Amino acid sequence: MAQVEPIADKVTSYFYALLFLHLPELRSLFPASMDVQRDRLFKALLTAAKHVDDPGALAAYLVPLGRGHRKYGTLPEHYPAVGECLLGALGQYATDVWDAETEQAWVRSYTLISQIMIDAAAADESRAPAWWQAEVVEHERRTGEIAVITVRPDEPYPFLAGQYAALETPWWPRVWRHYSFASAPRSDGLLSFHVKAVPAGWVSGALVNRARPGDVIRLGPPTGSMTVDHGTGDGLLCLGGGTGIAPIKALVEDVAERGRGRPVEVFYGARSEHDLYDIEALRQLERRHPWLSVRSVVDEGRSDGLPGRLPDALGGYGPWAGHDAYLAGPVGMIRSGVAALRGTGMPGHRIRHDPVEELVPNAG
Ligand SMILES: NC(=O)C1=CN([C@@H]2O[C@H](COP(=O)(O)OP(=O)(O)OC[C@H]3O[C@@H](n4cnc5c(N)ncnc54)[C@H](O)[C@@H]3O)[C@@H](O)[C@H]2O)C=CC1
Repeated sequence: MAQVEPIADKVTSYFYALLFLHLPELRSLFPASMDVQRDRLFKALLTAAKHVDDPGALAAYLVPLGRGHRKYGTLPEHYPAVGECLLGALGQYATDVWDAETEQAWVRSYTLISQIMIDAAAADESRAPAWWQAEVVEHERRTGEIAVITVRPDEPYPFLAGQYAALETPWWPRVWRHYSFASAPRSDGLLSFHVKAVPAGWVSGALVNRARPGDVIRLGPPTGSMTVDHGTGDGLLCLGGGTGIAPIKALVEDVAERGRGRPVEVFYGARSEHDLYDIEALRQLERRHPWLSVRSVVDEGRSDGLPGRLPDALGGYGPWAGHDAYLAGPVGMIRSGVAALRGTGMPGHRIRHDPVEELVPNAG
C-alpha cells in the first residue's frame, strides 16, 4: 500500500474510468461530481489494508461500512467487478512493484474486505431499512453561517448519543455528508443537527441556506463509537470546537438521562464570542446539573471565556486521572487536543473521537 500511496490519484481515476466503461449501469450509484468520492475510496482501502491482519479492528471498520453501502444501492455482485477494475488500475500504475505475488496478496485482501462488507449488509437487511427519509420540521438560523435543523424520520431511528449519520439532500443527489446528532435520543423521535455553511460545502450550504420545513432529506444508519460507557462512573472531559459541540451536548444529555451524577467537564471553543452559538443551551444544562461544568474558550476578541485555541485552554486545568476524553470539532483541533491530553499523561485508550477521515469531507 505504501508504494501505491504516491500514485493514488492516478490509480483511483483510472479505476473509476475502467469501472464505468465496463459497468456503465453503476455510474448512477455515484454523485455527479466524483472529486470527494475518488479520495474516499483510497482512504477506505488504506484503512482496511492497515488492519488486514487484525480481524477485530478490520470488522469494526468494515461492518459499518458494509451496512452504510446499502443506502447507495450497492449489491453483492458489484464487489467482484469493483475488485477486477481495482486490480486492473493497480497493474497499470504500480508497475514497479506489481508482480504475481503482489497481485495474489491484493486478491486475498480484497476478497476478505468485500466478504465482510457483503455479510454485514446482508445481516443488516433483516433489521433496518437501507436509509430513512426524514422531513425537516424546524430550521433555526443561529449565526450567518450556522443552522440547527430538526427532522422527523419516517420510521423509528434507533441511535446512541455521540453517534453520527450520513445525510443526503434533495439538491445534491447521491452526495452524502456526515453530521453528528445534536441531542440524545428523544421521546418524540425527532433528530437534530448543527450545520455550518462552509465555502464549497454543497450539502452544508444547501442545509443552511435552502432547507425549509417540509423538505425531505435521506439519512443513512447511525454509526460511530464516541459513546458513553454507562458501565463505569468515570468522569468525562469533553472538548467541542465550533459545531463539534453538537455530539458533546448529546453526551451530556445522555449522562443526565441515566441519572448518575458523574463529573462532566465541557470546554466549548469558538473563534469569537458570537460564534458560541449554543452556549445558552449548555449554560441551562449546567444550572440544572451540579456535576456539570462548562467553560467557553474563544480564539479572538472580547469574551467572558478563556482566551486562545481550544486545546491550549486545557493547560490550566486537570489532572484528569479517572476521566475519559471526548473530542469533536475541526481535524486540527482534534489532533492537537489528542496531543495535549497525551501530554498530561492520559492513556490513548481513554481518548475518543470520530475518525478524522470522516470529518474532512464535511466541506463538500
Ligand atoms: N464528531 C465530530 O468530531 C464533529 C466534527 N465537526 C467538525 O467540526 C468543524 C467545526 O468547524 P468550525 O465550527 O468552523 O470550527 P472553528 O474553525 O470555528 O474552530 C472551533 C474551535 O476549534 C479550535 N481550532 C480550530 N482549528 C484548530 C487547530 N488547528 N488547532 C487547535 N485548535 C483549533 C478553535 O480554537 C476553536 O475553539 C467542522 O470541520 C466539522 O466538520 C462538527 C460536528 C461534529
